Amino acid sequence: MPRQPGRVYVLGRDDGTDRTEGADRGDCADLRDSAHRDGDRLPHTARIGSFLARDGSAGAPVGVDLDRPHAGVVFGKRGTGKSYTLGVLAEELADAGGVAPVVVDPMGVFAGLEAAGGRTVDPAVRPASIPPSAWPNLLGLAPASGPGTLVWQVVADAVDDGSGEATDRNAASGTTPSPSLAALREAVDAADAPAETRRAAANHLRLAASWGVFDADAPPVASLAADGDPAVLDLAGVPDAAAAAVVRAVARGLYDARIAGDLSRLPWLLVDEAHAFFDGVADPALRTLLTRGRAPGVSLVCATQRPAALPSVAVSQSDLLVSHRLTAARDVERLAAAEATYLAGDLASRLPEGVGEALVVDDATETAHTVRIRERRTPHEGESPRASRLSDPEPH
Ligand SMILES: Nc1ncnc2c1ncn2[C@@H]1O[C@H](COP(=O)(O)OP(=O)(O)OP(=O)(O)O)[C@@H](O)[C@H]1O
Repeated sequence: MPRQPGRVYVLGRDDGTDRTEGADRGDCADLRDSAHRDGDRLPHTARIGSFLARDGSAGAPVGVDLDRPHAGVVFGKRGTGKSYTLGVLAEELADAGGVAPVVVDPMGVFAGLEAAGGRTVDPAVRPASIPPSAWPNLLGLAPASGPGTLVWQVVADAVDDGSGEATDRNAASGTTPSPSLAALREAVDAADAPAETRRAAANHLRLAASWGVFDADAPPVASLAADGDPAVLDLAGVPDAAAAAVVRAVARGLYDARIAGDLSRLPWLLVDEAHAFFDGVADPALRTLLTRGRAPGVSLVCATQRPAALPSVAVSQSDLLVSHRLTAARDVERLAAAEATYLAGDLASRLPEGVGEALVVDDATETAHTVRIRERRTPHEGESPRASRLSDPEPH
């Protein structure tokens, strides 16, 4: 049965209805049919592009389910369209009801989402949103060292208001008061510890203050997702450790806010350059979203040009995999983790070549499709400069 133009083929939807209507036997003959709905009656569908026929022509529109939470990955070597694809998803989320996109933007390429009602946010998180046990690593101190132990203890004392009721959950979602870094430094200075230990701990806290991301009065994380307009966390130029702290605070804060009932929308955290966040303090929070995010309704989509640098759980827990072109063998191998038994054959051999083209593997409907991602409605700022597009210099 050919796909019907004007109808949207919805990936990621697994509610047991209408799953065979309109499936294209040519593109996925070895796969089970997928959901296929009328786009006009699908307010919770992200229209990300269209099927790519073997002759290169565009087929029926393709959507991604936004009704339920999902975990996804977007792969592709440099310049193949990963950030662009995340931007398309953010635009669709901006238009959909009941959801809220929050974009982690390490390269500063998502400011164009302001044209979709979005806002670019200078990242600010409360010190208390990082649990005491994570502070030594955040500051580059060994947890068992004198200064590491002192920082851990000082933060633990400062976030416990004496009632014994300060929980990590409240702290992460920003609903309990937080000490400032200056207050933590004062506590270090006043601690009963050798002068050298106090000095080292204070110096590391001073360095953290210079990152400019910690603010005891930062708004609760849930405010990023309160109105549903895209919130872009501009991390360009922010040191790696500080960016990781922000991602941890935001990922965990959204999760905790949903559990606490402080956030009515379903947040979607879109993380560009995600490999950078899986080896530092952000790692546990991202893993929490991958493994437990769907129950409270928090979605996570991780984009990376280095799939091999993501933990295997990122792929195994994802129900949506979008892969642009990959060439490095170790990155292609990561795709193998997505090759469930229903996917006969080699995914790598099905990766399309062109920029903006992708193989989309949909776990819910057990299908894989070649898709051309649609053009952005808002400006994309990730384009590499091209010498050929510069005006000719004056002849010497
Ligand atoms: N779906 C698309 N439609 C039209 N043009 C696209 C599409 N996807 C990507 N492009 C073009 O390709 C360029 C590179 O895309 P993008 O910045 O998303 O690459 P990337 O994979 O994120 O690269 P990097 O790893 O360097 O960040 C874009 O600036 C845009 O011009």
